[in-house]
Amino acid sequence: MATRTENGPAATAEPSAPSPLISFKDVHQVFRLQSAKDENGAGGTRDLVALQGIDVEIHSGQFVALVGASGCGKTTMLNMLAGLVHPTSGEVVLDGTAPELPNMDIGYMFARDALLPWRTARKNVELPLETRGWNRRERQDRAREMLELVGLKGRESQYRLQLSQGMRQRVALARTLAADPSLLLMDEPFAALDARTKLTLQAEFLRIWEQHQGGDRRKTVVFVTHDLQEAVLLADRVIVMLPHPGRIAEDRVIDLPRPRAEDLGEIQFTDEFQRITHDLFERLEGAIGSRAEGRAPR
Ligand SMILES: Nc1ncnc2c1ncn2[C@@H]1O[C@H](COP(=O)(O)OP(=O)(O)OP(=O)(O)O)[C@@H](O)[C@H]1O
Repeated sequence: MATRTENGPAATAEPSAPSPLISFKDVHQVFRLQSAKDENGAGGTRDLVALQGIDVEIHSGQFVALVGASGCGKTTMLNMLAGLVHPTSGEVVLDGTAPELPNMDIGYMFARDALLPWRTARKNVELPLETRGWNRRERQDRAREMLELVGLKGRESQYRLQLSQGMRQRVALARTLAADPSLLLMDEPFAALDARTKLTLQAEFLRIWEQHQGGDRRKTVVFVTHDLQEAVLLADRVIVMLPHPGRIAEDRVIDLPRPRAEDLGEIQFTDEFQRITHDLFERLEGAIGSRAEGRAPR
């Protein structure tokens, strides 16, 4: 619906599209590396193009997976959002500004649990709450609540060495979620787990995330994985990347219905899931093939 303004021209009264929470605008990242010394002892440098011309917009509440082979720049993109790496050129915008450290509204989870071995499970979960100034009682209550949420009730007093890899990742998940950050950066959080434990944790994480999505506490997720099937299973959108230089080969909306958490085991065997993953594999193969032949990817 158009309305007239005081100065004449019609202005649209349609609500404008919300601006994205995250924008990568023509982002390039070049790392300068020391090259090996020659027989005269002279060393030089060479440039490694980790990211080339990345243009991506992510809206609040989206679950986006970055998938691709080792070295295609997935972690570098997460690090840019966390304010740990600044682009060589181009611009990264998070909630209207350039990302900076520290950002208390971000939860960052890694492939290996990275638990502090001298702290109990509960004290590990309390860590982000300490940095945010929660008092002791609040921290303890919240940590217990989070450990229960990830199925670790009764394990609060155990140390890293007493926990299986799956339990450690549960503690790490509880720690990532404890302060209720609105942006989750997840770097292959389930990659180190066996297939069964991986599926269980994927389902538990998705259950927690999908429960939040109905209300005003929608969490945005940027999820890095090597595993295309995991990406399709969990995400609303899959961005497939290619290495050397790191760039985007495909950006695909995944329209599998939600909630998915209860049905993850079955979804993998549906025709729809197989069709999407097969199609993405083909596109990826096509992009790799055309690159090898010196052509631009489709
Ligand atoms: N701080 C750094 N200094 C130099 N090179 C770096 C740095 N960080 C990353 N790189 C290089 O940039 C490229 C992209 O790295 P990045 O870790 O982002 O890739 P990735 O897709 O996450 O890989 P993986 O799946 O193996 O974790 C790699 O070749 C890596 O060696």
